[in-house]
Amino acid sequence: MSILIKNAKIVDVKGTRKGSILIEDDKIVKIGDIREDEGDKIIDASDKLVIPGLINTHTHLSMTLFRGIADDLQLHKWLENYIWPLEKHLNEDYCYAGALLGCIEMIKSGTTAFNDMYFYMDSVAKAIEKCGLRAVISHGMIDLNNEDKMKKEIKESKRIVKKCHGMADGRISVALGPHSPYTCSEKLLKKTSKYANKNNLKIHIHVSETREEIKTIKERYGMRPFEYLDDIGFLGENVIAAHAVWLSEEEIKIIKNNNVKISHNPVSNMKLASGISPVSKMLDENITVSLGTDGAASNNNLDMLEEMKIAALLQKVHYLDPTKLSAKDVFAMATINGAKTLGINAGLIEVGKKADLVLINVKRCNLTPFRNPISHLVYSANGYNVTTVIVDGKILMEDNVVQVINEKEVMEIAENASDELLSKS
Ligand SMILES: C[C@H]1O[C@@H](n2cnc3c(N)ncnc32)[C@H](O)[C@@H]1O
Ligand SMILES: [Zn+2]
Repeated sequence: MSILIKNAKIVDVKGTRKGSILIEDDKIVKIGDIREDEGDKIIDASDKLVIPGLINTHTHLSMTLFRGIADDLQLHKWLENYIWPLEKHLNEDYCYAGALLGCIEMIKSGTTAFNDMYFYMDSVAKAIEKCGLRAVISHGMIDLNNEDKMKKEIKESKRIVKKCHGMADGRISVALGPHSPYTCSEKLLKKTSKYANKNNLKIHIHVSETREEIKTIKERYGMRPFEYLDDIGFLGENVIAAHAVWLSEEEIKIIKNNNVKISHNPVSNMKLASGISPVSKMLDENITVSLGTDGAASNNNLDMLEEMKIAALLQKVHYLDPTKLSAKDVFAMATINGAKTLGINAGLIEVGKKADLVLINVKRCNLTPFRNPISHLVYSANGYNVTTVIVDGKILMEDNVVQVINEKEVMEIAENASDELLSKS
């Protein structure tokens, strides 16, 4: 079935143009003047922007179950005293429920692809398959320098690779997810890197989020985190490092020379008072920096439109320079840079790209008067402006109605799962 989106104002990081878009199967096949009879299904995009779906490059999707249960805490206290004790009680049903809820929240706020690191990832994959989104998923490995734990974590990662890589018509790919340099042994990191490179898989890891982490790694290895990861041969263009807040000049060079992809998580970094990543500086060095929300317990939503705005504002105030991180820069982070980071053929509206598209209703008071599309997207829009979402050429939401799953049912399942989980703590 082909879909014709007509009367569109097409906006991507390359610019704005009017026209129609023809989708066949999973791809954009034509853009411009297109006869109505070429489309089996017609979507009238008058008064709508059509943008590339937003790409969230750092999430822990099932943590929607933990939304709001441990606010106003520093990262390590938050993890050690609240989150990790709760995560001991997780199971595949809870992770499935939390992932379904997260998928709906992402569809409704214009995200079409994401990069998830968590647990029971085959259950998370089942939720993604059902909701129609695109994702790179990884089992979060934490071995705390324990040999038995290391073996178990690697075994689980390989199980998820075998079971889920390429699932859902190729919308799901699997990466390796060593949690961080402070929770993973050097042996686990080296084994992970070897396995990922041999199987052409990406690696997703938290690096240099807090000053405490820097101190821990310096004490343990006599180097800063990115220096240490470089020293053990872990870094490469397949590595996606989330946070990257506390960096030395030398480490920015290391990131650049190894073509490491950075996922910037401004809201999480601010909420946990971790710090401010030198994003403008990394972009000036042509490092690929994309955007992520982190989990819904350290944000606490998954709205990438909001994340874009806050990313732009944070750099401006950090450098006391309003020209830093323009609307266009941050729109690129959330679209084309995200696509590069996850290795997906999306992020731009061009013939041959995946049909991962979002319609934004500009006939709303918060986008009136309608002047500059990219400025409106970054500084004014929020999830409520999103009306229709298409991923892989399939309509997941049309005119604010989610097509793939019953939203009310999912909210109930997730609410109950969260109640049950919290009652076990
Ligand atoms: C996959 C693992 O990562 C943890 N996790 C969630 N948010 C963060 C963060 N900001 N920094 C480090 N770890 C985090 C999850 O709680 C889980 O234990
Ligand atoms: Zn995280």
